[in-house]
Amino acid sequence: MNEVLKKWGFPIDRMFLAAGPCSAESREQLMECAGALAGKGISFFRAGIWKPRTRPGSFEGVGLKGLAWMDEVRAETGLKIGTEVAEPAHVEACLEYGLDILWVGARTSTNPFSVQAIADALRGTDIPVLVKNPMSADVGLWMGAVERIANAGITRLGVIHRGFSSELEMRYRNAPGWKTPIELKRRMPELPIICDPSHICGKRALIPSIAQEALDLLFDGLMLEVHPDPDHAFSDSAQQFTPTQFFELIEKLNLPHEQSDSAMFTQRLHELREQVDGLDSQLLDVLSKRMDIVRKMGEIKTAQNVSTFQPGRWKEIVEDRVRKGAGLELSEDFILQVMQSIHEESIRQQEIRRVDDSC
Ligand SMILES: C=C(O[C@@H]1C=C(C(=O)O)C=C[C@H]1O)C(=O)O
Repeated sequence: MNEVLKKWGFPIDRMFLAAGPCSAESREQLMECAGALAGKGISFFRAGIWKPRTRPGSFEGVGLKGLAWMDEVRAETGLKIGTEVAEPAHVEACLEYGLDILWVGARTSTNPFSVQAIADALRGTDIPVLVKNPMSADVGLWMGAVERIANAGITRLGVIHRGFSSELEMRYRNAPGWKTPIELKRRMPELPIICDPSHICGKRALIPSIAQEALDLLFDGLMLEVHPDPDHAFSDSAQQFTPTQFFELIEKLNLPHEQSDSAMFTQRLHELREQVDGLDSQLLDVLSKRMDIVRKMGEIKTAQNVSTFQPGRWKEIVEDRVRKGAGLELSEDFILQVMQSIHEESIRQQEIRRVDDSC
């Protein structure tokens, strides 16, 4: 668990935990949900007040009156309260009601102008802010949003991973794309990072394994949508848990340690890592030799004015490597990704010196 996050002044039981309905719908709905969550180690109670929707016509949130209900929730239950802000007016309203924490949604963090406007509205306050990843897996854009908020003087700053928009038909509502939050963690190791499995999954049944995977990847906590009556929720009904289901899940989740004291484990891990280091050196050697050959092909292609890309050969390679990979317990997805990366670099290597860069 991130040491910085522990000092934010929020309740933390086993992990940093945000829970509550997707949307504030009525005073009663919020009270019922918060009543079921209060006193059980929740870091803050979440509810959407303004809902950015993909298409017009769906429920867009209750607006300002929802903030008054949230304020009542806090007074009645002692829970800290947080919501999503998408524009300066939202920030101002939330500051007026003294919300305990805010987050910037994925659609907003995609647009630097919007993030900057929010950052300007936050200037001079010390409210904690969480920045959701932008819609696409763009680590630079995500960092930029964090930096804009940090430059406004916000010190209690973290991020939420909620998956990435994808055109492809897939199991998840938003692709988990773990490599992007992992890369963010490498570039900004101190930054608290929590995962929002509800939005990644879109369906209740998929949430437990994604929540566990997030903890196994050392996320500092989770944000989960909880509704007293999910089937009748105004938004995102398929991904919300009842409070009972939510607590059952939290109980079930395992929190791994980053390290172990066991000398035997440490020794064995060390030996295995040495083997990996050796194999990675071989991989790099092989890749370097492959690129040498590819560059030679580039030269003879240029001399004959033959195209760099050879669709027939590429198709043959993909089919062959996927088939060979299957016999080596390497998944089709993995082989495709590896071969696509290699192919892209081969093309780039062959394109060098193909045009006169001086023009
Ligand atoms: C290396 C070549 O150029 C390109 C790169 C390929 C590769 O990296 O294996 C395959 C086909 C071409 O699209 C080639 O023509 O063989």
